[in-house]
Amino acid sequence: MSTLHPKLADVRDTIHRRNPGEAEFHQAVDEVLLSLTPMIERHPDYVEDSLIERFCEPERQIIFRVPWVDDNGCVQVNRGFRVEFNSALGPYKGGLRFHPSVYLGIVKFLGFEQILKNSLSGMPIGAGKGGSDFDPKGRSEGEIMRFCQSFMTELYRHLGEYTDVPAGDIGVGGREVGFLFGQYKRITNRYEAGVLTGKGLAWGGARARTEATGYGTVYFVEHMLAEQGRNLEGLDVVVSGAGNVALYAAQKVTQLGGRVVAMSDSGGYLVDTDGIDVAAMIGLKEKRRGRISEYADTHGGRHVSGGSIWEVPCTVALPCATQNELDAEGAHHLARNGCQVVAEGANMPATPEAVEVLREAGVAFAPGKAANAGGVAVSALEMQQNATRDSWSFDHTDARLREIMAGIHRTCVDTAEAYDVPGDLVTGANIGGFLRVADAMNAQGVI
Ligand SMILES: NC(=O)C1=CN([C@@H]2O[C@H](COP(=O)(O)OP(=O)(O)OC[C@H]3O[C@@H](n4cnc5c(N)ncnc54)[C@H](O)[C@@H]3O)[C@@H](O)[C@H]2O)C=CC1
Ligand SMILES: O=C(O)CCC(=O)C(=O)O
Repeated sequence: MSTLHPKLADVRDTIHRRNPGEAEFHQAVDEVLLSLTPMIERHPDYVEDSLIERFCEPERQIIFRVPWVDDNGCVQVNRGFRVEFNSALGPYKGGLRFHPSVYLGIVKFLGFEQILKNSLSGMPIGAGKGGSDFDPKGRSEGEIMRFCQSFMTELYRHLGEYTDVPAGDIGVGGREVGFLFGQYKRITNRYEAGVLTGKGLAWGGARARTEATGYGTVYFVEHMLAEQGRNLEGLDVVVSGAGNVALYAAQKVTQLGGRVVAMSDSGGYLVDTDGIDVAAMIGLKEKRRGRISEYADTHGGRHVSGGSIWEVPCTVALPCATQNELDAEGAHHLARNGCQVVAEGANMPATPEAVEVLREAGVAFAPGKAANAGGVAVSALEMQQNATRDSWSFDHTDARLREIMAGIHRTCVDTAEAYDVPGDLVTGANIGGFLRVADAMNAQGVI
């Protein structure tokens, strides 16, 4: 593994000093700077004009109050965020997360990863991310609607189809995007469909957007397996999480002949070595918003409260829940049990220590900014359809998604080879994503 280039070490120290207490943002930046080292050694011009400092500094950070009235008539106050990180390639683009853990450091790590991801997708989109420390768990539909309306009452002034285009993330799905879009429309008196993505199909949404992140991750895995001369047929797969990304990753795995042997939510994990019935799981989680533990009561398998899903033997592991959910111990379990491929469906779910354990054990590893880019890529296709007032078929959009994921995989593999680290998809993704943004920033002057 390379050591950090001295100029990049200076940048890292400045970022840590300027952004105290933002552990996740530091983690994301440290990983990228380390990966850029071989490129800076070959092209020192990329550290001129403080390009890397500018790359790591958001263009704009918006923090706002979100007051709303709960079902008991009490006023609640949450904090809202939107970090507009980089617009070199297009309007700021990236999701909104509603989860009690959200603070500036989380939004910045997500926005920073989004720059490289959106660049790798090849689409004309910049990068942003936002959210709130609002906890939707246990809240009524009315409370969620009032929260979304209040959130948009401040955020709307920063958005626009040519400015900033949010979408969903943890705790924000089709229902919340609907409430947000409705409020934007009321305030602006404009049917600006391209201002949000992940919309319902009847009102400007794109077919396959719901499935895109999970499907895209599995398409990426197909390419990783093809490099090893095989496919998913008959393989055991562990998928952590049971939200949008996890459910549709699991669906695609089963469609391609793999067996999903474990899934999880924040209450624990479910193991079924005969293969989880993914259609039933989608019904439970998406339609009934139930807990994963309820699946065992009706469909079999064993539910384990707490514990580590990474102890379940598998050949392929897809962490699809949240950041830092796969630590070194989990990675050791995976490697010891014969896991050969890990691809991140979530954003930064593997800790740096876990990635190192997998690397040393020879497990192929794909970072989220490459493997989960299918979601934002199809969001860009949704914007394209909105701009032309068109609506494509599922198959057409899915075919575009497949092509995009193949392109991202190729960029990562080729870039890793070009920088003498064949098979290192982390370096390939970071350098491959960085170059397109850096060249655009350079062409646009000191921005
Ligand atoms: N929805 C999308 O299109 C995209 C999502 N992602 C990432 O994928 C991951 C999952 O997002 P979604 O599926 O959209 O969210 P979601 O809200 O639909 O599902 C999140 C899942 O993770 C679990 N989870 C959340 N926090 C947890 C915690 N602290 N501990 C254990 N489990 C936890 C939840 O129980 C749920 O099963 C996130 O990292 C997100 O940033 C990445 C690219 C696109
Ligand atoms: O579709 C989008 O714009 C959001 C995707 C996202 O937030 C992500 O890629 O992490």
